[in-house]
Amino acid sequence: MITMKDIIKEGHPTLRMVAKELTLPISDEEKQLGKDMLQFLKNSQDPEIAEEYNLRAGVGLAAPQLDISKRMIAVHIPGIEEETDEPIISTVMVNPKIISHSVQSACLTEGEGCLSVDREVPGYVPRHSRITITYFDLEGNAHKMRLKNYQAIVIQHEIDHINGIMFYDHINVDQPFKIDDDVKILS
Ligand SMILES: Cc1nc(NNC(=O)[C@H](CC2CCCC2)CN(O)CO)c(F)c(N2CCN3CCOC[C@@H]3C2)n1
Ligand code: NI
Repeated sequence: MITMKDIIKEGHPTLRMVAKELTLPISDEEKQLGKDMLQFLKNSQDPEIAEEYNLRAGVGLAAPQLDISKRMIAVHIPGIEEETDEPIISTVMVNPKIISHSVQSACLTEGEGCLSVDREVPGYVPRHSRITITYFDLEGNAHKMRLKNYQAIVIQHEIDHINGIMFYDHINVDQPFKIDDDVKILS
């Protein structure tokens, strides 16, 4: 089971590396890693389990954060309507790639945080508001997905990690909350 002690923190060189593509078909070990990453996100969103194991809540996780420099990410974004309980997106992406994106940018009202960053870094993190990605799932099936707004932001944060980019790299140093007026602020 993945817990916070497995997550490396800023300053660790692996977080600044460009991770390697996985060779398909992925190994059983790599498949298990993906499953463990997704399970961590589910556990971190369960109040009892998160409390029990002292997990910080997460909706995304990238393999480099576990000191594994491979292009694999997991995302688990729950549905808004509690009764449906269907997550909006819950999957592991192998070799994810942004193949196109909107000109328009968007950012989260509350800025961003990171499980590998044990401090608040205030400021808007401008990202593409819409992206089209391709990726392989753990069974090796190819996927193409269009994402917008919140989901697009989460995926971009994770893909940044496999490229050695941290969310605060995007924050305007002089004026952290300055953004162009055509940037959509998502609440
Ligand atoms: C936005 C948010 N970021 C949370 N944490 N940070 C993360 O996920 C980091 C990645 C996110 C930071 C901004 C974009 C991607 C992890 N990152 O470092 C991986 O690279 C949350 F936990 C969270 N939610 C909303 C949904 N809620 C459902 C019920 O359970 C609690 C959960 C809390 N929303
Ligand atoms: Ni992060």
